[in-house]
Amino acid sequence: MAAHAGGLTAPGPTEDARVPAHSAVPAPAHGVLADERVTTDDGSVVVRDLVRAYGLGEGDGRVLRGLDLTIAAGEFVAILGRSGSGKSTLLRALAGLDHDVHGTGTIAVPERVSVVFQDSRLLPWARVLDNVVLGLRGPGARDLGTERLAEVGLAGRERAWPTELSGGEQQRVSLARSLVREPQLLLADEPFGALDALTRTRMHALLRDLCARHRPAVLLVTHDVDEAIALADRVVVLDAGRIALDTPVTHRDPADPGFVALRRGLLDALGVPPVVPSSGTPSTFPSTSLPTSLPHRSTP
Ligand SMILES: Nc1ncnc2c1ncn2[C@@H]1O[C@H](COP(=O)(O)OP(=O)(O)OP(=O)(O)O)[C@@H](O)[C@H]1O
Repeated sequence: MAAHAGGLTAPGPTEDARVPAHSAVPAPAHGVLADERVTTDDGSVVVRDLVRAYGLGEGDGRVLRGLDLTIAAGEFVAILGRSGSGKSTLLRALAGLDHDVHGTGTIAVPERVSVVFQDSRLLPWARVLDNVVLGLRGPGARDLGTERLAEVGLAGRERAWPTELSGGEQQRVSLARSLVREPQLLLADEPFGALDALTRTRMHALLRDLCARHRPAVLLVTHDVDEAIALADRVVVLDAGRIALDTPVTHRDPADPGFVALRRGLLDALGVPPVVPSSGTPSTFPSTSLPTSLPHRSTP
């Protein structure tokens, strides 16, 4: 069934009736999902009143607490948030890969969805091109795969084994594999998190180019404020399963005062205080990645 963004309504029952209460009983391996999942026919993403709860956890175990999010067709949205704020849980819900969690909500995504993870998840026994076209049928599949490999800068590496590639090259293959299906929605969970800074910067440029060419809607989960600003049209900050900030990226030039204000606003939403150098003047440029040692915010 196809649904337009505007035509969706939140499900009826109250939150308390929908999610099992926290208890001392260990969570089942499989959660109970009572989502309404529909397909958008305009390439957009609509999430309404999304609740996710693992059986055990802080408080009532809820990780997402009635989250609403809309991503327009072709829009690039980055999700920032402290460790444990629910970013990957949201991404898995959109991908339909969250069978170990309880939850409810309305999820509308386009028909063709691709997912890219931090590790490239290539099959080590399959050559690069075979990895890219895995599961794809049709006479043109291999040509299309070769074309996508060239697009990510790996022309001539079709017959290489994944182990013969660097980490950055493996992520390029992973991007080629996701794009060969011509996704209307690309879900990326810290895809560059394991790469060195220089490779990451190159991958940013590549992803920007690929998205400009193929125009999928993108949801990028990242810990890196500067990565979010460099790539996204919009940045959403999650805090304790709710949206703490949803802001358009209006400035990408670090020399622009608007950039500094945007960056500071994101860091504030993440609870990262300004760094006070020895001169005593707070710096507007603390480290770009979120320190993973920051405590979780208390659950409201
Ligand atoms: N399979 C699971 N079973 C039980 N709890 C889980 C499971 N997956 C995630 N959680 C818990 O849910 C919370 C949110 O996890 P999630 O992975 O969505 O956070 P995140 O914001 O992506 O974190 P990070 O930035 O560290 O990757 C965490 O407290 C985590 O421990």
